Amino acid sequence: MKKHITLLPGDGIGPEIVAAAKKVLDVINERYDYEFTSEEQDIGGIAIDKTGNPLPEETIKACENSDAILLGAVGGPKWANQSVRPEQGLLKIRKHFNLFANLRPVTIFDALESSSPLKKEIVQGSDLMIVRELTGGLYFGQPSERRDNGKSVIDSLTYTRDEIERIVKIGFDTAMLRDKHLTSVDKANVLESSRMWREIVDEIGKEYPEVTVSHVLVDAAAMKLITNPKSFDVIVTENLFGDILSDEASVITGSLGVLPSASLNQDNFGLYEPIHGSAPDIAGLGKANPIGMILSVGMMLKYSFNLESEAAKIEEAVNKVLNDGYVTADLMSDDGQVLSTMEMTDKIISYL
Ligand SMILES: NC(=O)C1=CN([C@@H]2O[C@H](COP(=O)(O)OP(=O)(O)OC[C@H]3O[C@@H](n4cnc5c(N)ncnc54)[C@H](O)[C@@H]3O)[C@@H](O)[C@H]2O)C=CC1
Ligand SMILES: CC(C)CC(=O)C(=O)O
Ligand SMILES: [Mg+2]
Repeated sequence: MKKHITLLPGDGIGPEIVAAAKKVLDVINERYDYEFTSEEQDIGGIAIDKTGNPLPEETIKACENSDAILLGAVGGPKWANQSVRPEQGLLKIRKHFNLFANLRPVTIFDALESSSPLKKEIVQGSDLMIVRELTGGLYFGQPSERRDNGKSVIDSLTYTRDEIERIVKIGFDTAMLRDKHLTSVDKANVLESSRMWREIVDEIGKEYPEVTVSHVLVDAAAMKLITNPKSFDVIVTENLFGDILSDEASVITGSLGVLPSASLNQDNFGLYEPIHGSAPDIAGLGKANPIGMILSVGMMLKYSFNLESEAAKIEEAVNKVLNDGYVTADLMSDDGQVLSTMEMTDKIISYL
């Protein structure tokens, strides 16, 4: 199998973890006789510094000519107060490729049950999937601007029926492949968009009689996620709520650094990235946990290339490394051996 992948390292720890992903891809090439070629392109702050544009045309063209995209992270304090920001590059690439379905699996590795600050009996056996709408809602609302000489400001939240329907269907389809329980998270007690979301979930639910559906308000969902994570199977929710809830859910697994994601369009073209940001506080120190990025490579193999067993091998390798007591600095561990980003990557590769 021949595939070409565009690597978008981005900013902060992005280049360190994408280097880890590249190493894993090279090893998969050698061991499984695939031909995964790759090229690096700029996005985010580094692209602004070079071209003034967080998503240069050259990057878009390279991605269009690829079979999949792997992204590290964008952003950082250097660009935080500029009018052009790195995060705009990320939003634009999501919109450009219509990557509306963001899958964020939250699976706890056995060895990390005591890395979570939550009680072991709460997190043990947690396994849920957040299906987040990724190309609509507040992050893309127009208008979004300061008004009246800075005396007021507006951000807008809009969704079309079609946008809600397609992500809700992905939520149901995902639940059908799992434990057949879908929790739709909204704020229907306040927001009209959430009331329409709820109606659509109920309408589409009629086509999936085997799936049980719960509607939970986002504030209560945030509480339940860390008091009873095992009550969730699949969560489907809009862009902003999914962003916040998925970072919160990472607490269950022991670190924000271990969660991967897939952002897919209707043709299963995908961009794969860990759910965390550019972690400027640890950038360049070799402390970044590469597991979220490496598991994102696994999601690419599964969702874009249908290589399920190779994807499973990556997960198994991560599991074994953790079981043998190797960790990175972000993972709380009483007796684990703390490895750098590249040491952890090499260890995972050695178990592949
Ligand atoms: N997909 C992306 O590119 C995203 C970019 N961002 C951007 O990243 C920048 C920093 O944002 P923050 O709020 O600090 O969130 P962050 O996710 O970058 O970091 C939050 C905390 O988690 C830690 N952390 C994150 N990933 C880690 C890893 N792999 N290993 C070990 N520790 C890790 C960081 O050191 C930090 O203490 C901002 O500019 C933000 O806009 C934020 C989220 C997503
Ligand atoms: C940086 C934002 C555009 C998005 C974000 O935080 C995320 O997708 O997790
Ligand atoms: Mg986020």
